[in-house]
This record gives sequence, C-alpha cells and structure tokens, in this order.
Amino acid sequence: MPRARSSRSSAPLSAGVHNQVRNPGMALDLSWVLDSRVNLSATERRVASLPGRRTVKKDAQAAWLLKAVTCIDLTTLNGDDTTERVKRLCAKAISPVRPEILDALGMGDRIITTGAICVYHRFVATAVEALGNSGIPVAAVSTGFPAGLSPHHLKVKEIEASVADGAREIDIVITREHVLTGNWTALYEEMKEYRTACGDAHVKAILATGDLKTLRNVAKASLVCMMAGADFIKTSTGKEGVNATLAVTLTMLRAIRAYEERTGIRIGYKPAGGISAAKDVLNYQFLMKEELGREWLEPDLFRIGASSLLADIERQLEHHVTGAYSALNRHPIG
Ligand SMILES: O=C[C@H](O)COP(=O)(O)O
Repeated sequence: MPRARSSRSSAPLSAGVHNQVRNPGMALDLSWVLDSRVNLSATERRVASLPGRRTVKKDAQAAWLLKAVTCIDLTTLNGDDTTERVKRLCAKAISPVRPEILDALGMGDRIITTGAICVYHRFVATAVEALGNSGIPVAAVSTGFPAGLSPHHLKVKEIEASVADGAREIDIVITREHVLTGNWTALYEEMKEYRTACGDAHVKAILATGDLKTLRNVAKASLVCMMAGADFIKTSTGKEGVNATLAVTLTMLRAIRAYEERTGIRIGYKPAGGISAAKDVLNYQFLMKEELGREWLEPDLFRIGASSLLADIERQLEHHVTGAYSALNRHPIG
C-alpha cells in the first residue's frame, strides 16, 4: 500500500467505481456447485492467525484506512430513516474525512469520497439529487430487503423502480429457502431475473450468510449467484443474527477466485453488517489482498457495507495526526 504522506495528486480516490467488465454469467454448472467443499477447521485456523500475523502502523495504517473509506457503501437502512438524514449522509459521503485531517495527512489536494450511498428504494431519488455530480453511485437495497419474502413479481418491480429513480447499484437479497433446500436451479433463475431487471445497474447478491447454516452452503450460493450474473457477492443485510465474519469472507473470496480462474471474470466482494471498528476493517483488507491480490482493494471490486464504520476510521485518522482521541459525537454521521 502507498504511504499516506507519499503521494500528492488531484486524482480522485473513489467516485470512479464501475471500471470492471460486467459479469455476463454462464450456464448453471450443477456439478461444479455440488462438488464445492469447505474445510472448516482449515478455514478457522487461517482466519484466526490473521489479526496477529498482519499489522500496519502509523502512516501505512492511515493509508489503508483512507483506502477503506473509498470502499465504504455508507449505509442507512432503518425504519426511522428520513429525507433529512439521507441528505446528511450524502454530504458525509462527498466529504467523508474532515479537511484538516486530510491536510495533516498530506492528502488535502485529493478528492476522497465513499464508494457509494446505500439506502432503501424510498430514498434513492433524494440521494441521487443530494449527490449531484459527485460521481458517487446510489445503491438501493431491493427484492423485499431484508427477508426477501415479498412476491417475486413485486421484487422485480422494486428493482425496476429503483433503477428508474437513478440507482446505479442494486443490492438484492436471495431467497434463503432455495439454499436451505438445495434448490440451486431456483436460486439461479431468480438471480438471473434480478440481473436482467437491473439493466445497466450493477447487481450485488446478498447471501444472508448468517441464515445459510454451513460454509459449504455459502460456497455453493456464491457460485450459483456468480453463474447467474452477480457483479458482487455480499455477505449480509446487517439484520441477521450473525453478519459478516472472516470465515465467511475467506469462503466467498475462494469462490470468487475459482470463478475468475474458470471464466476470467472478476467479481466484487462486499462484507456487510457489524463492521464498525477501524481495526476490524484492516483484517478484511489484508484477507482481500492475500487471497485475491491488490486489484481487489479498489472500490470497483471491494465494498464494505457499514453504517457506523466511517466514524471510527475518521476518529483513528484524527488520532494519528493529533495524538488525541476525540469523542465519537464529533463524528456524528457514518
Ligand atoms: O449493508 C449494510 C449493512 O446493513 C450495514 O450494517 P451495519 O449497520 O451493522 O453497519
């Protein structure tokens, strides 16, 4: 990773997030799906070793955290969301780190934004307007988020309505029952229809991994969604009992690697739910780099779904440049 103080240029960080070739999908290869295996104890050993084995300090850590900021899908998905709250969130997405902190990091002349804003359909038009010409895409959660149990035709209509309102990314939730009953054809068909309904909008498939019982199911669901054309696979809605974990991440990253080896297509990864501490996001970044390589640290292939992570990252960056921790209420949004 570049060190925070080392590069000065006006090139934007983030806000150019759709540079990858889209995933055209492929025919459902059931034998590949059914042959998927996950070695649970090896997976657990691998992720347990990560926090102790990899650390970055000082300027290097600030550079990793700034990179993480550019990958955040800054999210609000609450029953009490309002237009005003979404507008404030958009202002934070455009200017996620206070200018005096960026100046002190030697990054005052860089345009740094979050990767996207993520909201319910109701707020898509508001967010599109508030983000103006910033280049930041709006992602809409869809298909009856979070449970995904609305009638199928309404789920498709929900996608179309969000695209019509200007969403450039759609985060769909899969029907967990298809995974739990091993109905891979139904999952494939559903995902394919969602992909078609998205049109030019990029589609992220939320697997709700905390509901899927086994890592093997996570691996299989990942493969099926990629075969059906998902541009990203995403762990969670943030509403399941267990959301993003490193073990699930390793499983999904290996599925992404296998898909790239087979098809040459790069699929993005989005851990989401419960990632609120700067020190935790570093572990996700380390795992991305070790498993998939440097290219997967950029916002066109890596997003972090988070409602409160940005506040802690900004606080850690402030501590890095001032030596003092501020109260969290100095970082009210994100
Ligand atoms: O997709 C994003 C998640 O819903 C955000 O979850 P969080 O509120 O735990 O950060």
